[in-house]
Amino acid sequence: MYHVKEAFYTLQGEGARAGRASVFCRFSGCNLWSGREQDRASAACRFCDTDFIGTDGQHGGRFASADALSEHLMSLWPEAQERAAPYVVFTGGEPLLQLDEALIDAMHARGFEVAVETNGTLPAPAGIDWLCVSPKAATSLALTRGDELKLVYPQQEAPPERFTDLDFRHFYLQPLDTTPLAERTRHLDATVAYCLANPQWRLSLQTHKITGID
Ligand SMILES: C[S@@+](CC[C@H](N)C(=O)[O-])C[C@H]1O[C@@H](n2cnc3c(N)ncnc32)[C@H](O)[C@@H]1O
Ligand SMILES: Nc1nc2[nH]cc(C(=O)O)c2c(=O)[nH]1
Ligand code: SF4
Ligand SMILES: [Mg+2]
Repeated sequence: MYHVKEAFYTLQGEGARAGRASVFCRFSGCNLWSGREQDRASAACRFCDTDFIGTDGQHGGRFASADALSEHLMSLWPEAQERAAPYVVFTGGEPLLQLDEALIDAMHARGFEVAVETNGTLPAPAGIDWLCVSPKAATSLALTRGDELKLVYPQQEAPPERFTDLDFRHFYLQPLDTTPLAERTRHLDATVAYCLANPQWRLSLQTHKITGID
């Protein structure tokens, strides 16, 4: 049984593929936080910007098979888009708690390219076309290669220098989104400064938050 918080058609907001039309599938649950506010301060990952509890979001639910979930996700891709490769992004919560080869195969069979947004602490099934790893301080990486490494910055115990020798095609820093505004601005300024001083790294803005889309 797959547990999906929500699924929606939008533009990828982050990283190397920002701007690309995508079906997002947000799985329920994470191995680094319960998702409950009262547990945030003691969690391994404390800055999460996402509600991933339950299956009650838009187009969410429980799906008994890879076939059923892949059909559901395909229904969210617009029919008139034959020139563009259908693209699905599995995220969460932590997608690698649930994503398996059967679901990847089912998406491929329906013509989709398959992307994943993961914290990198769990092994990945075979067949992923685009792997984005976003390391979290105080965790160790099970995934040390992939397409993009997208580090939220700054994180006290996860400086970018720790990751530069890993086997990724793209290295992005994404400013830590938080309140109040003054702190958010400080994180943005620090991220810009780091990318200017270290050209191996590129800036990833969360463009969906700027445009106000999902
Ligand atoms: C909600 S996570 C879900 C996927 C997976 N659990 C992970 O952490 O990569 C999706 C992306 O949002 C990033 N993210 C989460 N909270 C953020 C925040 N407050 N500011 C900036 N990026 C954030 C994560 O690092 C990750 O790259
Ligand atoms: N538009 C949009 N792009 C995204 N890229 C990564 C996201 C995520 O929450 O994993 C995300 C998201 O929630 N919305
Ligand atoms: S690992 Fe990802 S989903 Fe889990 S709490 Fe952190 S940012 Fe949120
Ligand atoms: Mg998000």
